[in-house]
Order: sequence, then structure tokens, then C-alpha cells
Amino acid sequence: MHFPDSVRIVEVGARDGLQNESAHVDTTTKLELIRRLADSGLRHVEAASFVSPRWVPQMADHREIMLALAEHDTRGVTTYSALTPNLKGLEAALECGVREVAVFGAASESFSQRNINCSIAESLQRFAPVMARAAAAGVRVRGYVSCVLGCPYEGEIAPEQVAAVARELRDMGCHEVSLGDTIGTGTPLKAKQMLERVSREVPVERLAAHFHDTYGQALANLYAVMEEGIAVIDSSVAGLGGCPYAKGASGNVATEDVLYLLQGMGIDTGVDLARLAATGDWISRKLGRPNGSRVGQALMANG
Ligand SMILES: CC(C)(COP(=O)([O-])OP(=O)([O-])OC[C@H]1O[C@@H](n2cnc3c(N)ncnc32)[C@H](O)[C@@H]1OP(=O)([O-])[O-])[C@@H](O)C(=O)NCCC(=O)NCCSC(=O)C[C@@](C)(O)CC(=O)[O-]
Repeated sequence: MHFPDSVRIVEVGARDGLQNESAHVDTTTKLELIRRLADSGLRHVEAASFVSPRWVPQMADHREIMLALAEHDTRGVTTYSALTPNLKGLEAALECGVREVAVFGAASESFSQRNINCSIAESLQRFAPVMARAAAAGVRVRGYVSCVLGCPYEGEIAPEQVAAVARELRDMGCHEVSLGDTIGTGTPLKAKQMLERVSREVPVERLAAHFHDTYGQALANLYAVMEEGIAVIDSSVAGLGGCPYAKGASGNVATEDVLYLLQGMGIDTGVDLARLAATGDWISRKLGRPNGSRVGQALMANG
């Protein structure tokens, strides 16, 4: 068995998590959440989406969020990134001083249509000018592939299809490709097989795992793909989130749960679990929702 010595966590709670909250979350609360996440030692916090407010109203304050972060983050130790599905989104993000963005595609045609209103091929065409403009501005681009272990509309997705989209994203210049189990239907062997196929096209060092926990498999799936060399994990404080276009999807795997697993494996992340658990407890209370992290619940119950 070979596991990575250290793992980089990409905290997506403020974006993937909050985008799915039905009640409005105000900008001050979001900024407080992001500040607390960074203070717990997280060095990559995905903070907003420059998408249409008609499609995702919860992300409508992307400008205010990213401008505030650019103004206050003078130390530059934490990367605050944002999603930009097209050139319009990227231009707006650049105006706010964003230093890293992400484009997001899917391995499923139906999900692509429902999520970003275009086919997979059209989405890749839309990303091309985003990549060129970002490169000219010296901004790094991450790529996402949704539905890597199943689609809410199409069911099974062939690993070849995931590998093809991941490769396109890598070839167009994404520094990292994050593999999203959007509806959390994956299981460890399936996750391994998918990764084995994708890593023939994109080196595993350039891949990240973005697993939702709908069926309670996310930690097992992460363990399986770490065994194959995955060393970047996307997770969400208190397991916040879901996906507006994937009915029944629960949040991303909780960051607290991932940290606990990694600590038990002797793998370093540089994140303070106790502080993060307190933040998970705080945001869950603020949103009036149960804490989606088992580890967070246990730590809070034990004081
Ligand atoms: C992609 C679009 C914009 C295409 O939407 P469209 O309707 O095809 O785009 P359009 O170019 O025809 O524009 C329509 C309207 O949207 C506006 N518009 C156009 N672009 C932007 C923009 N960037 N920012 C703000 N506004 C924008 C544009 O100005 C226009 O406004 P109108 O004239 O009607 O008032 C739309 O489908 C959209 O916003 N989708 C949101 C998708 C989304 O945010 N999904 C959730 C994130 S992905 C995810 O969660 C999965 C992930 C990444 O976590 C991995 C996983 O778990 O699987």
C-alpha cells in the first residue's frame, strides 16, 4: 500500500456548500465563514461562483465576496478561487482580483445541458477563450468534471468518457482536474477503476477527488483513490452542500471527517481540526441545519 505523505485540501463549503442552501445566506456570514476557514489552516478556499444569478441565486454576491477577499488578503497565503463557466464570468472575476478560477464540465451530456445549458463539446469550446484570457492574465485555471461515478439523469458513466473530458481540460491548460462524484453513488472499487482509466490520460499528480457523501461512501472512496496516488481532496466544512441540478445529492464529504481519517493515517494537511470543527458547528447553527460532519458532531459533544 502506498499513500501520499501529505494531502492538500481544497475547501469548497463556501461555494459548493452554500450554493445549494435554499434560504438566503448574507455576504457578511459568507465572509466570516471564509475567514474562519482560512484561520484554521486551510490554504485553498473556493469562495464564489461567477455564474448567472438567475441560475444560482445564492452566488449572486460573487463580486462583493471576491473584492473583500482581495482587499483583506494581503498576506497571500491562502488561495481564494472562484468558478467561471465562460468569458463573461472570467472577466468579472479578473476585475475583482481573483488569482485562481475554475471551469466546470461534465462526463454526462444530460448533466452538462442541465447545469450549464450546453453540450460537453460546446462547453469545451466555451472554456477555450477562458483559458486563453486567464493565461494572459497569469491566472491559474482548475478544471472540474462532474458525474465521474454516475449521473442523476443517465445513470452509469463510462470511465472512458470521464478520461476523455479530463484529458481535454488538461490539454487546454488546466493545472489540475478535479473528479466530481456529483451524486455520491460511487463505491471504492468503481472509484479505483475510474481513476485507473483517467490517470492513463492525466497524471495522478494533476488530479483531485471531489466526492459527495450521499450514499455514505465518500471516505471509503477517498481511501481507495489515495492508495492510487490522489493527494488533493475537495471537501466541505460540516458537509455543507449538494448540487442544484442533482436531486437528492447531499453535500461534499465533510472536511472534518477527511482530516480525522488523514490524521489516523499519519498524513499531514496543516489544518487544525479542533478549530475547523468549531467553524463547522458555528456555520451549521447559523444556517439552522444539522452538522453534516460525524467527526464535528463527536468533537462538539465531547467539548
Ligand atoms: C453557464 C451559464 C451562465 C450559461 O447560461 P446561458 O443561459 O446558456 O448563457 P447565456 O450566455 O445565454 O446568458 C444568459 C443570461 O445569463 C447571463 N450570464 C451569462 N454568463 C454569466 C456569468 N458568468 N455571470 C453572470 N451572468 C451570466 C447573461 O448575461 C444573460 O443574462 P440576461 O441577458 O438574460 O439577463 C448558466 O448555465 C449558469 O450560470 N449555470 C450555473 C451553473 C452552476 O453554477 N452550477 C453549480 C456549479 S457546478 C457544481 O456544483 C459541480 C462541481 C463543480 O461542484 C463538481 C461536482 O460536484 O460535480
